[in-house]
Amino acid sequence: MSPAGEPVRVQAIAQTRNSVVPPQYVQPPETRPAAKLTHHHKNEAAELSPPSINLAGEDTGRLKDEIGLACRDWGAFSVVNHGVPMELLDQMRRVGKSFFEECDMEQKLKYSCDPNSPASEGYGSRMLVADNDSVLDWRDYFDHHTLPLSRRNPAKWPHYQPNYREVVAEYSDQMKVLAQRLLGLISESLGLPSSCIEEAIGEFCQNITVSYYPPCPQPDLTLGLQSHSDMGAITLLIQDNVEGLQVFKDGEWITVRPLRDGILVLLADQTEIITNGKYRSCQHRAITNAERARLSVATFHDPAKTRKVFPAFEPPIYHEVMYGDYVSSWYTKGPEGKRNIDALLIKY
Ligand SMILES: O=C(O)CCC(=O)C(=O)O
Ligand SMILES: [Fe+2]
Repeated sequence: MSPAGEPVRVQAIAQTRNSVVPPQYVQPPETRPAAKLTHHHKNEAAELSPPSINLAGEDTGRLKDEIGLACRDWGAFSVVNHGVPMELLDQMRRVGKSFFEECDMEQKLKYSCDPNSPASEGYGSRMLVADNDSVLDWRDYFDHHTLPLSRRNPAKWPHYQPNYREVVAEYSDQMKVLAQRLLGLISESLGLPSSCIEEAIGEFCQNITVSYYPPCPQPDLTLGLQSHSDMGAITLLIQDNVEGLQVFKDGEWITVRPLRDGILVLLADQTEIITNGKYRSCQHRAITNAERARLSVATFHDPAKTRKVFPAFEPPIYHEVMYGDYVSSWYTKGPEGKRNIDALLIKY
């Protein structure tokens, strides 16, 4: 912490051009990007990426089959022809990047989040509250509270770019529509009524996090974002053209190829609970590189804090959980891969 109580921004560290990262950012050997995990042949995995699914096709039977397979195998897939204008995806990336790259630190700090309260809105660097992070992520972010509309206050979003607030609001609305459609298809792919998962979640609580990963002098020792699965129901993610997102599949970390017109869908923990583990949430992380900054925009769709979530199938393999309790324990213990959802498994 600096004297003002502000955590140090990763971008400010990167700008010092030191050739070593501060010790708090050094991962233990077992979580470093190149840590050997299994005996698979490396090249096998390099060819793989979560499937890309065309949402415009006429054949809804085929669409549901493809989605079902992707959810079962990966807990993740990309969608194309999703109905969101490519220009809006580009604008969202552009305004997000301009905040980090065109504003000076003083301008950015005017929008600082509260470092003592998890997931507070604004500009931040730490996912967990101070003292709780064992190793720090090589990432700065801006978190926007976007839905329901009662949580949306564009005055809390940067005003330096003339259309920033309009772009985020429009992007939020379009992501909600897409998330609803996808949850419908995902429900149907399991033989459930189309509204099943959405009704189990209730009204969406949506947050949009723009993550900015400055170039890192020691990418082999650091992570942009530690291994985790998202807590809510479904995450829709876009990235710029710099690789860095990895998903964990069959004991391997697999890099997700960036697609300019694609939107990556990540199943999150509440969907795993509702589907009773038929579909598992996607474990993922971000790695860094020494040359180029990287940007991603993740749109999270979560239940309200007071919502009770439980499996839609018998016998349940997860305990019912009040979503707010799930979030608190996630922030208290840290993600460490999927340990939080594993803790809900019923031991028969
Ligand atoms: O930067 C990325 O691609 C991943 C971001 C992410 O996983 C998150 O914000 O939860
Ligand atoms: Fe995530």
